[in-house]
Amino acid sequence: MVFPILPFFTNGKDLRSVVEVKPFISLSGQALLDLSQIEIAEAAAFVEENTAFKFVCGLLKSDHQISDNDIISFVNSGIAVLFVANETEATRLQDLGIPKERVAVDSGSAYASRFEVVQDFQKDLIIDAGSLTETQMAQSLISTLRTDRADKLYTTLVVDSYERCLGLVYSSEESIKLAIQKQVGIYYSRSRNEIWEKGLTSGNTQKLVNIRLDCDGDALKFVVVQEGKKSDFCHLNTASCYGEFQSGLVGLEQLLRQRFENAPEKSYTRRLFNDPDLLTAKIKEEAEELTEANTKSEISWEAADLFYFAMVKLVASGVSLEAVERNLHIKHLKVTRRQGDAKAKFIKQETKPQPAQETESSLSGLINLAVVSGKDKKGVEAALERPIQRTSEIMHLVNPIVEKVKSEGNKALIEFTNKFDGVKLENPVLEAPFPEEYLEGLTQEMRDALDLSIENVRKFHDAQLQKEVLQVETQPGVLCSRFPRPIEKVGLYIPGGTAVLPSTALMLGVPARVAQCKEIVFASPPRKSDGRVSPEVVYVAQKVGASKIVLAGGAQAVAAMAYGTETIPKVDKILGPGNQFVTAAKMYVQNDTQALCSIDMPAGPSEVLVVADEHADADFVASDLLSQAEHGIDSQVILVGVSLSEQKIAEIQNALHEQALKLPRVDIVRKCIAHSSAVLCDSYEEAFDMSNDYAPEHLILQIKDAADYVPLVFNAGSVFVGAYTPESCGDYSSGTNHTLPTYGYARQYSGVNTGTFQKFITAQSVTPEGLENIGRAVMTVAKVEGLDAHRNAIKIRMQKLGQLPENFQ
Ligand SMILES: NC(=O)c1ccc[n+]([C@@H]2O[C@H](COP(=O)([O-])OP(=O)(O)OC[C@H]3O[C@@H](n4cnc5c(N)ncnc54)[C@H](O)[C@@H]3O)[C@@H](O)[C@H]2O)c1
Ligand SMILES: N[C@H](CO)Cc1c[nH]c[nH+]1
Ligand SMILES: [Zn+2]
Repeated sequence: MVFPILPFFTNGKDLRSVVEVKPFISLSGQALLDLSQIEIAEAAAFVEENTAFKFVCGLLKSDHQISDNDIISFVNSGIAVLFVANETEATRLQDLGIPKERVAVDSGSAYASRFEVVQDFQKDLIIDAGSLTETQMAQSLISTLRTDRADKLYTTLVVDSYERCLGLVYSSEESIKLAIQKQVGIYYSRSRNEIWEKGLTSGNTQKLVNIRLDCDGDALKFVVVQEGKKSDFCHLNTASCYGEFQSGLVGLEQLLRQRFENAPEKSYTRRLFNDPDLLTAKIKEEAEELTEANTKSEISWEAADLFYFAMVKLVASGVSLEAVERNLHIKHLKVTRRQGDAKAKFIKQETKPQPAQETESSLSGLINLAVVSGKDKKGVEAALERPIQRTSEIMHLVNPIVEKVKSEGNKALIEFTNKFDGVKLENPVLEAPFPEEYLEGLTQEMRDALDLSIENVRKFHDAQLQKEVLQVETQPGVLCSRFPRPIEKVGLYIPGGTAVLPSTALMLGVPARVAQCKEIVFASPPRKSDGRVSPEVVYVAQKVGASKIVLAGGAQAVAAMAYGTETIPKVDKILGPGNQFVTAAKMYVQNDTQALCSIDMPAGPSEVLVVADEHADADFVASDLLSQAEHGIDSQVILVGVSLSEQKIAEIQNALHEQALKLPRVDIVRKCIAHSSAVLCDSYEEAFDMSNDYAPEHLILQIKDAADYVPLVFNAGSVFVGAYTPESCGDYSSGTNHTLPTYGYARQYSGVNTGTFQKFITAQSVTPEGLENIGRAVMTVAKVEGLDAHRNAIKIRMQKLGQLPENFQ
């Protein structure tokens, strides 16, 4: 039986202050939140911060309109049971996937809960937390208790916050009142026949955390935290009246806490506390060993090791085991929204997809985005996490490839092309002029399409070309200037793994040509069928004047261009998108001073974020999401909905599913959609904040008066404004560049532009007058830096010019 009073919290803003002012409320261990007045984030914070409230319920008032997604988000924030007005409401929740036992229906005088605590919560004992008093708490408890003992005392079991039994004591009505009032362990001593405040003489005091009753109301349970120096409960100086506790995880936590305070300097545990890199390595090592363990004894051995190091991390970070348990509890309370059920009425009958069988990634399930409420901060954070491998993991694979190509040149390149692309080559380089036969199969229609795209990209990038010398006279006689120069040799990577992308060839080749780079080298994986690259890529290479096409992809192609081989020139800069191997290799060579090679940016797996409102055309939105989803299984597409109705969401999901099923790359799409999401916001500002935070490669605005919102965009690779601006236009033909920063790097990088192929050199010219104007300042600053030669270079000149006396020091 739980505490008889259920405190009712009606105001989100006051949640924290009520608990602070009236800490005795938490002794009940339970709370009912009015979900019409409390935000999802406030509920989540309440559950997370107030660990004493083990059982948090939510009241759904029937006159309050609340969306399905918000209900799910509330439940996922840690609400154990939803109180509803009637069976219709209860059915709605069950249709959403909320288990029956987690819904308590109003029976007139009570809400009957059958989850975790089996209890009827009487309505007259649901009391506004703001007006609740200690006396009410104590009286309600006492009036519920019964005892058949002659001395009228109540048997009281005392446990710690891990529910480990500390001992058995007795309470009187008076001691109960005092314990609630002071929130400490106060009992009744039968030997002394008086009220007994635990620890007053021994110093081993107790903080009272929670009070519960047993099933028939004749025994109490006090959950306490021992606060004394030795934190012993028993008068025999042991942790409990039944002796010391067995070690276990709680024991280990206590031990490590003591070690954290006073472990000897040279001990291993101290080393672990002091060296986060060592601790990280150990956790990884033990995790790997656990995955490799096979027998029962191996598994338990390795799991124990992993728990040990994980516990060191917890203690070193000040995180308690209780907080971890709390997390497990919240995760246990999470529900997954039942796909399709709630929206069946919106799905067209003739194309109604089958409900998801197992998971979203299952081959027969709905191709639908997971829906998250924007108020569910943790949910949003998880939804916007990109599905990429950790740098350390991918580098682990890429480093040996790069090193081998660096040392063995073409031989290694040929080997890797055989291994990863299944093509055996004699010669990995195609030299210009490219043989006509390589253009075989190129239709006139294709030439025209490529020409149109090339011309638009040229126009837009030509307009960006900085030719002029910038000059500023900062002081009379001090002329500063800056002039552009093309980067001499550039290596352009054209992806070819899951799709051949001649469009990328032109997006890179055209601005390189516009900027007048002296040597343009292409690299692209050869096709399995004939070991060549596609005629479209060769056509573009010819048009932009590329000198060579390296017939290789992945990290090996990047390495070949960064370090050079017998027949491949070492380039100064590598540009172009690619999968995670390509991107990691680019980042690797950029950091290797031996390569002396820069890169454009990390341009990895394609991604798009579509902001859509109720005016958006569901088919358009779905088509844009799919156009990036089909790039690869590591792509991510995000829909940010602004005040979308349930019907619009259903239309978009339905369109997504229908269109996806007709795509030849449906399997890739399905996997991409499985880690993509729709986040629902209440305002445009919220949507743009979220988008700026995510910093998408492509941002599509399918909202009313879209152009008016462009000023709110701060982080994005390229923006597509309005219903008739699909992202595909930018991918191929409008004129903007499609090589854009991904992984959130749009925060600090621009997409490829003409300037990416240029560098800027500054120059200055100082006359005697100019030297007189700035010379003394230079000398003063050089002096404070202790760099006398710098100072002398001025002094000598100024003295010769008679601007300083001969004896000037
Ligand atoms: N951000 C942008 O501007 C932009 C533009 C166009 C394309 N893209 C992205 O570029 C990517 C292209 O990827 P892709 O895979 O189709 O082609 P890719 O050419 O980038 O990669 C293919 C190469 O990867 C290597 N590889 C594959 N598996 C490997 C493994 N297990 N170990 C080592 N190397 C391996 C192979 O050498 C292969 O040649 C897509 O993710 C697409 O979304 C991004
Ligand atoms: N959308 C890709 C950039 O992320 C570029 C591309 C090429 N072809 C089709 N799309
Ligand atoms: Zn694309």
